[in-house]
Amino acid sequence: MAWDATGLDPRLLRALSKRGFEQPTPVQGEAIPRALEGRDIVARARTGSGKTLAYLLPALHRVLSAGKGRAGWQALVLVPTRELCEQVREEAAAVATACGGELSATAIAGDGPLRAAAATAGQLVVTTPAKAAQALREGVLTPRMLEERLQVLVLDEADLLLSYGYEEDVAALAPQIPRSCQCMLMSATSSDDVDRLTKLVLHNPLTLNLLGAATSGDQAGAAAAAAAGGAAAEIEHFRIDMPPGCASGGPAAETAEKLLHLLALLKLNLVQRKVLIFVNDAEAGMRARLFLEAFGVRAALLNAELPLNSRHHILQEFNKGLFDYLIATDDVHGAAADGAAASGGGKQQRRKGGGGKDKGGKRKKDEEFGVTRGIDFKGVRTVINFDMPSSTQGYVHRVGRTGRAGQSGAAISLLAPSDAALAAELEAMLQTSSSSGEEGTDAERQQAAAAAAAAAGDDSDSGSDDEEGGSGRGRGGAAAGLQPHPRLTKKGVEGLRYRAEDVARSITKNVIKEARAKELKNELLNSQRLAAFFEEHPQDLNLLKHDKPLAATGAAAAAAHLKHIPAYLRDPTLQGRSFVGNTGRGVLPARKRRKTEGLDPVKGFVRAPRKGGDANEEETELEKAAAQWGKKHRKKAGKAARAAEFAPKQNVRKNRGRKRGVVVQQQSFGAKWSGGRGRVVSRPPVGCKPNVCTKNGVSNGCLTAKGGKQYACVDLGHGVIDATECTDGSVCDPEKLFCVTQPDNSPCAGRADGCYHFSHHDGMCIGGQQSLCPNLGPCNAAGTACEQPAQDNACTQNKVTNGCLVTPDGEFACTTKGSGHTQATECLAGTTCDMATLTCVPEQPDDGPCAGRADGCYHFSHHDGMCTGGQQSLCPDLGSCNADGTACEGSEDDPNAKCAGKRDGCYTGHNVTYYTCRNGTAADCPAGTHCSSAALDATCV
Ligand SMILES: Nc1ncnc2c1ncn2[C@@H]1O[C@H](COP(=O)(O)OP(=O)(O)OP(=O)(O)O)[C@@H](O)[C@H]1O
Repeated sequence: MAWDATGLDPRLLRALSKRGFEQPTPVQGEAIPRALEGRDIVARARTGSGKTLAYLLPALHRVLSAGKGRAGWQALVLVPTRELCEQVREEAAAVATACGGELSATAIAGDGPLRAAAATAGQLVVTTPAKAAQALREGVLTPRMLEERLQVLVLDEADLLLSYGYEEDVAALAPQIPRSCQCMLMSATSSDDVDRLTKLVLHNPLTLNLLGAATSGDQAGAAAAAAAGGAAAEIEHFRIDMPPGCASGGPAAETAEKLLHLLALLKLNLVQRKVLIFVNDAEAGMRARLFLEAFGVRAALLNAELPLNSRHHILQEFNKGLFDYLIATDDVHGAAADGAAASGGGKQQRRKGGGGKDKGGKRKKDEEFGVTRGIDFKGVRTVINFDMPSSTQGYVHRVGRTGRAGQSGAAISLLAPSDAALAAELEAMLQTSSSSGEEGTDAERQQAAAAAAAAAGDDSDSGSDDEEGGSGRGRGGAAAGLQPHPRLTKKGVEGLRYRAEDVARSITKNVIKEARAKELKNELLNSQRLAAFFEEHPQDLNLLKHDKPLAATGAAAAAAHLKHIPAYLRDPTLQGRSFVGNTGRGVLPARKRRKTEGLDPVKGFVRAPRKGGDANEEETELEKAAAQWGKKHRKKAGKAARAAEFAPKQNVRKNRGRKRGVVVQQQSFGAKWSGGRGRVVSRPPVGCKPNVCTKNGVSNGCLTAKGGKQYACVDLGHGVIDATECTDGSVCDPEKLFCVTQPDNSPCAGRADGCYHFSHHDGMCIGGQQSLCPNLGPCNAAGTACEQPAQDNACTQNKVTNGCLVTPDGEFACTTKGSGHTQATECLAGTTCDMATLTCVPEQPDDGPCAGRADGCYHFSHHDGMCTGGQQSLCPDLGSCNADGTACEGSEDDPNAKCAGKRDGCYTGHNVTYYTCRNGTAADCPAGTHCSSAALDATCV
């Protein structure tokens, strides 16, 4: 179906074409025409199938049809979480903006004053049921208002609304909904909750069931999927069973096994990036992060502990492709709700477990925060369930973060023995849905699961010992259901076991606790104090990166040698194209391959027996492999052996008689290393002559010039110097003594066509995002670089070098600065940068909290309020932040309005008003004053 055939207002059609949505998805194709007829609609469609536009477009159409005479809110969208409020608002705002500014959307989600928010709201309001019910209680919404204004009501993510504990709220609202109001209900799963909600709110609805549309190959589905992303959307479901024996070791052993398998998947490039890893609590998330970090795999965390700003920011960065691995904690409510759903608990139970109110009836803080459910993570190719959700419904929502908008994806579940029951349910669900195209109701699923569990019998462990078939092989052999992971072999996993277990052991509860505190502190700092600073200093945004290393010491700190998996530890069958599914980023880039190929496996290892152990007992596969390698490469092995001579004496003594060049034990495994066996050798290290490193006593990451080139000299201990520390195109800076990125190493080297390079990225087309291809054609197929320059155009003529893009409409693109900030400097006068589309759009009437204020109030593009994080410096001229931290108190007649007209840098203190010196310059200081210091918060004196 084409958009034209949906009957939508031409303004909306134009907006869709501007946004590049060529065809409706199946759910849009089915739901929109019927909704335009005015009927109540229940639509069930798989995750990522475009349900949001399926209801937004008819809702906006209806508002547009009502004409300008009807101002204020007319359509109400209820979603379960604050994050979703913002996401849906952004989607609506993107369409509304492209429509020409007649429409606007507002999210009412924070703790701010409801009355003011409702009074200034746009035509479409997105909120949670709790907020709507509160508005009713407080008289902000009255039955009369609803009768007069409300034209459309939408219950989005309906399967989650009740499990998040909103039943009472919806029940309070339902009787007040006018008969003339059109109601729509959207859901990604079918459940009894959805049926209950339908009966509660909708009148004689038309039910559209498209749960099987994207995979059933029906024409509409295929066409839309093709329009949305090429191939029909498919999610492949894989399982990796932990060895049954690990159950006897308790949760710690299970976790260690899962970490090992996770490492194997990521480190051996067996999964396609981007990767979203789900854990069940924040501690597990931090453990996984520290563990991966120790092996040089940098991941960011997303959980409900983090400040809202940070979460929003992390999401934006991940969506833009600024990092590849995100460890998300399925929020408490989701987990609790799953639990309630899984246990078949009644409504009251759910209310308590999943999102109830406290005794006073006040919703608990963070009640409506959902970190992942329903969130439109862009471009996720793999979801890994490190911990399993507690229900099939939870699974559907989690894996639905991949395979979105017509893309394909893979879901991999690490199954501990204790997950057997859920695994059987999942098998049943997936089999049912593949045969019928639907997931069935709760009862049907439970029945099928019981049958599957009985059929599975005792063979739950059959795959784990399979030599070549990979963990989990032999399980779930049917075409549908959870398949064993085809690329992960036992050999591949075992090659990493020793290192992984060592590191896993070193990540103790205390280490995690400290890292969590540090992370929280970083994020609070990021989200509050530095927000304004970084707005002005994008080059320093590196400091805000969410996947920065956390562990400073111990095994959790990334030791250089752990970052590389030597060839002899890899399973040779895993070479080449590695991840399951599509081509692209899973294969190690050629530059990195060159670096690792042929590396001396002895590097990073030293003669040293395991504490208290017999030296010969250490003669492992690794030793044999390395000894063989040593024969072939005598020269290098001899060098390594010389290095071994610098090993601590007692170790050398114990190893007397052993073959030279034999690798005995990796020397630098954090806890062991700092536990006393290892010590930094004071003699001049082998490999580097006495130099600036030794002179300065720098033992780690020290750099020196060698043969004109610069190297990082990392002291791996025992006199072994590793000069390969500077990776990813960076080189050593001999003055700063660390690796720095040089423009010459970037893909822009030698190009004078506006190509530019992010400090922390290799390419311009980050995540295939074409707006990062200034003046150049589109991104190349791999999404790593821009194609040849397009012909001369407005960008080249104007010599705009950054983020400039000429569209058929003659618009300029604005570019992101990598932290959720947009740069509107490429936009022509009178236009501003639109976050969602990254294009310059006509400046909108400000619908922010500063709208209509001429008192110096200003509004960050990416923040809802002036008092971001309660930061008073964002309150120019106005008193302090209000109690909610969302807006500035005070008014236009503030007697201390010395900052009036000063948009930046003006700071109102508790009792005084003075100017700050941004970036140590006195630009914002009044004439005749200068900065007191170079500090961020210096004052003009
Ligand atoms: N017609 C279309 N063509 C191409 N992409 C589309 C189209 N409609 C929506 N999309 C994109 O598909 C992605 C998923 O859409 P959306 O978030 O609405 O899915 P959903 O069904 O609501 O998922 P979930 O159930 O997980 O919330 C979004 O990035 C959206 O921009």
